[in-house]
Amino acid sequence: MSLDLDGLGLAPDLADVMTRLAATGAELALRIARGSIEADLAASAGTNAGGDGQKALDVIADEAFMAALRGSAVAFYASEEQDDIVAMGTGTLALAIDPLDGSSNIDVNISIGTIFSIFPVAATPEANFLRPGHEQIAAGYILYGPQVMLVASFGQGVQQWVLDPVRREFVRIHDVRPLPLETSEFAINASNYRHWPAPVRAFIDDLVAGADGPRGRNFNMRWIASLVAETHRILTRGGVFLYPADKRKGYERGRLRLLYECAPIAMLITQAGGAATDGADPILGAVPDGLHARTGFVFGTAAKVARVAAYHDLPEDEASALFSTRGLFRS
Ligand SMILES: O=P(O)(O)OC[C@H]1O[C@](O)(COP(=O)(O)O)[C@@H](O)[C@@H]1O
Ligand SMILES: [Mg+2]
Ligand SMILES: [Mg+2]
Repeated sequence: MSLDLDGLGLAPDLADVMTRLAATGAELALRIARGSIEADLAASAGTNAGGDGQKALDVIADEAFMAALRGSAVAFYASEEQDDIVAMGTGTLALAIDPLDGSSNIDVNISIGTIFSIFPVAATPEANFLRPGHEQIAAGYILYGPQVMLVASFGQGVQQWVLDPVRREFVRIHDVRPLPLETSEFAINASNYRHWPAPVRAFIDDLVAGADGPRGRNFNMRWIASLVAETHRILTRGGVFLYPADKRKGYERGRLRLLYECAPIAMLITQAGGAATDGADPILGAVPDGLHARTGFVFGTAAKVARVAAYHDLPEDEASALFSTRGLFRS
């Protein structure tokens, strides 16, 4: 397996880590393609540190990336599937990873992915990861979809590669283009509507009201339930994604993880000219208070992300008033 990194000016340590990640992604893609023939990759396999059920592929992916990074410049490894930081040896880098994103889609043959975040090594194990996302030196994802893709940023735009399944090499294609300034597509799990805070309900109500509402035009909705696939769609054609904190037990601080889901996606989106917040404040300025800390997450076309933040600026009673006049989902 090879990965074309020519012209990116990466330090040899980082280039080696990227090549190992890509090679592991290519191997996993092969296993995923053979899922159900070889093994049931969606079989239940326990519970992770964050209390989420693990599937067989979650564990396989975690073990594969950890093994592939041994002997690399990655000195510390933090994973969704590991309770604690794993010390890997000496090196200049720390890597946080969601080895398998979109686990609920494994058994239905819908796109899934891997998300990674790379920092320069710090003085203590915790200091490698409990830091703001703007200190990342690289972030990216591997998308296991109809095409297997690697999408990454090293702080200068967003680069992307497609895995050629015949030659087994990641071929670099055009860089991600700046996100369009206008968008008509939004992504949110609307089944949680009744649990959302008033500003989110008011924002979505106005989109759903379409041409008949205050926005005066129609919007379209998508929800894949794979953050990687959702991000790839938004990087390709714009849009806005919301997974807000909500009133359900365990979701008071959102669903997605700041360290290995939101911070790397925020770096990619920001590098593509978009924006990412927890609803109000920039994700890249947030410091996780634990490896598995969750956060509300809103990202995509900058104007839309700013509009969500503006709804949060409304006094609670005003947003609620908007909601009661525009509560389209109420019978
Ligand atoms: O099932 P829900 O609540 O809509 O959540 C979907 C979200 O959960 C995730 O699957 C969480 O990631 P994991 O699969 O890595 O736990 C995201 O990919 C996705 O955006
Ligand atoms: Mg995930
Ligand atoms: Mg995961």
